[in-house]
Amino acid sequence: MNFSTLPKIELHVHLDGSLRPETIIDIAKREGISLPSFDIEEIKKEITAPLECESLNEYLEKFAIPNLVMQSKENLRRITFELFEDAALENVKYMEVRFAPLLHTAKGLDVEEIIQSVLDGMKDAENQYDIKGNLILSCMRTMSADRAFEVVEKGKQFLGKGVVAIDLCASEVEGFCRNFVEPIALAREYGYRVTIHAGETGIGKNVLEAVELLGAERIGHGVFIKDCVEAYNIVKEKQVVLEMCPTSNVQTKAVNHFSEHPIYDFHKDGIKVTVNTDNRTVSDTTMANECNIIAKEFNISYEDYKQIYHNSVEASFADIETKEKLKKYI
Ligand SMILES: O=c1[nH]cnc2c1ncn2[C@H]1C[C@H](O)[C@@H](CO)O1
Ligand SMILES: [Zn+2]
Repeated sequence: MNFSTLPKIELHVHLDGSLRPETIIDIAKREGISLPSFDIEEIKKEITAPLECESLNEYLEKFAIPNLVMQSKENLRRITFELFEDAALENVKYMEVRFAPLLHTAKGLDVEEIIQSVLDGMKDAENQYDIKGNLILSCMRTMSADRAFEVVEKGKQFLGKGVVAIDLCASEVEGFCRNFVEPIALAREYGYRVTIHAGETGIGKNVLEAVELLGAERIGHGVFIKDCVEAYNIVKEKQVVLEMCPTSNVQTKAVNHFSEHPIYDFHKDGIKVTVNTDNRTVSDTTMANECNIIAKEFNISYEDYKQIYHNSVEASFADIETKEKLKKYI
């Protein structure tokens, strides 16, 4: 299978983990932002996690530099456009991009301006390429529930205009869902769809709680349902979709090697899995690369790929018309 030319769908990619290194240097030079180096290879090293990375927390350190240049409307618009452009050029037909608006307020932007700028960049790309997008607002679970309420409230006006869902991300501790029951319930009431990062760092029970307490329809990663029977069963019974990110999962040590990744066992057992990059730059990857890794490691057939593609279409937070169009590509 040639994954560069096959149509692809991406449901889990972070904006601040997917900047072109050239763009970081260009913006920093023009705006006098200090960087550890202005050499492209050095910057790449600073913002890319190696496969030998030790943990999710070490992986998350790579996001500090990109966020330095994501503090103005123009830059957010440009960076979003470039991510969609990169995806379109490798035949991604639909992509849901997530970002945490509260990380982009350091130079005075308000949350509404931030969301509008990302939407503008997405629309620019949709007008130029054969790609359609939607946005997911991520709340940092390292911040308080009040800050999550703020994102839910301020993002509400963009529902139906390109914003589709709410997410919780960042470092994962046991029981984190319990702190966010109220803001996520409010989000559901307003019409946000719900996807939650959970089960990425050894705690399968977080997936169970994300589904039971937060109403998660999709789970970011969910690798550790493999070690938690209740979480496994609820994901399977309710057909909760797993947004899996093979390279990222090796880097954060959710698995030690691609061959240990549970994606194919899950798939064969009837769990709905999807393949994603998580972060194109931090994980130094593309959708074609992630698909190739899985195909090679597990010898997957075209039928398997079609099933995964259709899982992504069905699980996407796109409207029916978009879903119908996506189904026809393959
Ligand atoms: O894989 C991840 N797990 C948890 N948090 C993550 C992951 N990738 C990125 N993030 C965090 C770091 C970013 O700054 C934030 C918003 O995109 O989301
Ligand atoms: Zn993620």
